[in-house]
Amino acid sequence: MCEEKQWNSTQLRRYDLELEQIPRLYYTDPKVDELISLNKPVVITGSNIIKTAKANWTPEYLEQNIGNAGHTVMLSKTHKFKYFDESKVLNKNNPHGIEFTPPTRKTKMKIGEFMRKLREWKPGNDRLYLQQPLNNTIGDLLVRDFINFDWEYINNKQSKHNWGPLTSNLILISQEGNVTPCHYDEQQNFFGQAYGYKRCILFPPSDFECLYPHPVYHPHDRQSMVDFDKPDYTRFPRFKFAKGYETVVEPGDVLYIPIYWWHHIESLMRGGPTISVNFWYKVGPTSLEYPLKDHQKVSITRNVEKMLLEVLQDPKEVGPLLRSMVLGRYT
Ligand SMILES: CC1(C)c2ccccc2-c2ccc(C[C@@H](CC(=O)O)C(=O)C(=O)O)cc21
Ligand SMILES: [Zn+2]
Repeated sequence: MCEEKQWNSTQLRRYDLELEQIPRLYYTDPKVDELISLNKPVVITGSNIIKTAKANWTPEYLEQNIGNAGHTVMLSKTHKFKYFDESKVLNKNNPHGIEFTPPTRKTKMKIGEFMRKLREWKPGNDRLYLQQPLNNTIGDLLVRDFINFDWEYINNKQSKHNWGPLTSNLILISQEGNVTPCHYDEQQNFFGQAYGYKRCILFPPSDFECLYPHPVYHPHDRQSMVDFDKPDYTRFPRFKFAKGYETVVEPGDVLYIPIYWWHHIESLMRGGPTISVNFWYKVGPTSLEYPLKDHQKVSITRNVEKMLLEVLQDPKEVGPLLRSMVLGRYT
């Protein structure tokens, strides 16, 4: 039967990007393993991976069952929640840190206060984004739901594709319209959508040259410098060649976000709050087989930048040295 779509394209933000669709495959389809083994994104549909979350996790249920410990809530003056690494910001005990104005603020909130602030939100108020690691502070019903995920399926994928250990599951409660700007993570990710709809735009690691990541020592390490809402084509001319893939995940879907793949994720505008739960896997040390994979090249550039910072000490000297090495010689 054809389910009527629960959203429409006016709820998606508009970007100057050419986007192909990420394949949506039934979880028993052998092509799922084919794509995962190629480190390519795929939406796994119809599975029981997060069936209990799809069935139970509404904002009201989480308000009742997420626990009373208080949670990390990011606050932002805009719809964008650009991650930054606090340890790389200049502060009294970090003389090599970077002068930096954080675009978001971290605070602690009880779930009741968070939900109230969502309900009472007005334009001009800070936007909110709650994140809660699945740990021993969450309520028993959530623990039961988590235990009843389809771990046989999940663990089978983890071992078949030689992923490392599961490092964490993050529960995310986002306000409608929030955007997590384009970045990559150094972990494999099963991104489960439990409630509401999220639009995901992904780019392969080979689009490195088109997405202009901040320097590794910058607090916005791993994040793209390009503002998708207003791209600066003078500073970032190759952004127009980025080739993205997109999908809108719905409750029960699990999107495989391959390690080092760029992803921009937005909660649909006027779609109400969204709830996601991700599964991050560290990968073991991979031997370098030739020809190198694209993500391995990204990892090499990271090592070069880290090594240069280590020997030069001052971040401001890394650019000039790289330029003197490359310009006129490798160009
Ligand atoms: C933006 C936010 C709340 C944040 C702020 C400060 C520190 C960490 C994080 C963090 C980490 C993961 C996500 C989930 C997801 C993006 C999305 O679903 O919005 C994603 O990128 C992934 O699963 O890899 C979201 C966030
Ligand atoms: Zn991410």
